[in-house]
Amino acid sequence: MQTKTTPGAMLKAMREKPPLVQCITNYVAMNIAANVLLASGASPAMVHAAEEAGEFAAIASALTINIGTLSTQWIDGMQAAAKAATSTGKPWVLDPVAHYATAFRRNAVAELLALSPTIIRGNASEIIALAGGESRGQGVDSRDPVEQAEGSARWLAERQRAVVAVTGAVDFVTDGERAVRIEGGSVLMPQVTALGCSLTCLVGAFAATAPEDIFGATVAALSTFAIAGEEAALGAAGPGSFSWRFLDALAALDAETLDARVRISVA
Ligand SMILES: Nc1ncnc2c1ncn2[C@@H]1O[C@H](COP(=O)(O)OP(=O)(O)O)[C@@H](O)[C@H]1O
Ligand SMILES: Cc1ncsc1CCOP(=O)(O)O
Ligand SMILES: [Mg+2]
Repeated sequence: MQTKTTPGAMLKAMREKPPLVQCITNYVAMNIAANVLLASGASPAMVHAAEEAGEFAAIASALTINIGTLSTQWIDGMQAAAKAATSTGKPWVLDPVAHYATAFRRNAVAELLALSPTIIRGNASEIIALAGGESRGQGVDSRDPVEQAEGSARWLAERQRAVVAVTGAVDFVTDGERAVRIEGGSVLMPQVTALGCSLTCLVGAFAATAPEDIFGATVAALSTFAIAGEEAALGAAGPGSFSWRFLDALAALDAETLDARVRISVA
């Protein structure tokens, strides 16, 4: 069996056997997230209806759930899919977009957390609020530095027995015992809508590739974004050209370049 010990090795393994990833994501993110997965080498499927979400989760290799544009019908689909993923042994990722904003979102996220996500990926404001802290987030946008969310992430990871990824200028990943920081990316990334949502879907793709190493898979997905983001920013005039350059950079990124350039440090 091939060893998948580095982000580059995981990227290579994903491309050799593209995983089917069921993405229950929001209307804003659907197109860019699907393109991010295709450019990276995975197969996305945006399937959210309550009538089929559970059945689909049983055939997908991983599931991602994002509450960005929520409705009661969507919640039914999310819960059916999360239950099916868990019962068939598939990893699933929760992206709690702006869960602090309304009671409807808070309740939906509390119910999803009770279904034991394998990984939780959010921005700093979302992770601080998930741990019961005072977050300064505005709608879907973070207003808190990642460093401020590190303690919350460690607490949440232990409580949920999940890997928690906090993204921002320097990303942070923990499983409650281990923790790392990942440098890279670009200030243009939060200027392009739904890149965080797309990253959540990519975390699902890596988790499908390396279900035996969920922590490593999460780090690999964030590392891929960090290096592709840096590369895309080099020639970008602003968020518009960054957006298409980012897809090209993901597709062009190879395992060796990723491993040579990634900057991961133990936290
Ligand atoms: N200031 C920044 N500098 C570099 N990369 C960033 C910055 N802010 C966000 N990113 C990157 O953008 C991606 C999306 O993260 P983020 O903006 O935190 O998510 P969300 O869109 O959910 O708020 C991640 O890869 C993250 O590392
Ligand atoms: C703008 C917006 N509104 C509801 S979901 C969404 C997209 C949020 O994307 P991200 O969390 O990646 O910034
Ligand atoms: Mg987000």
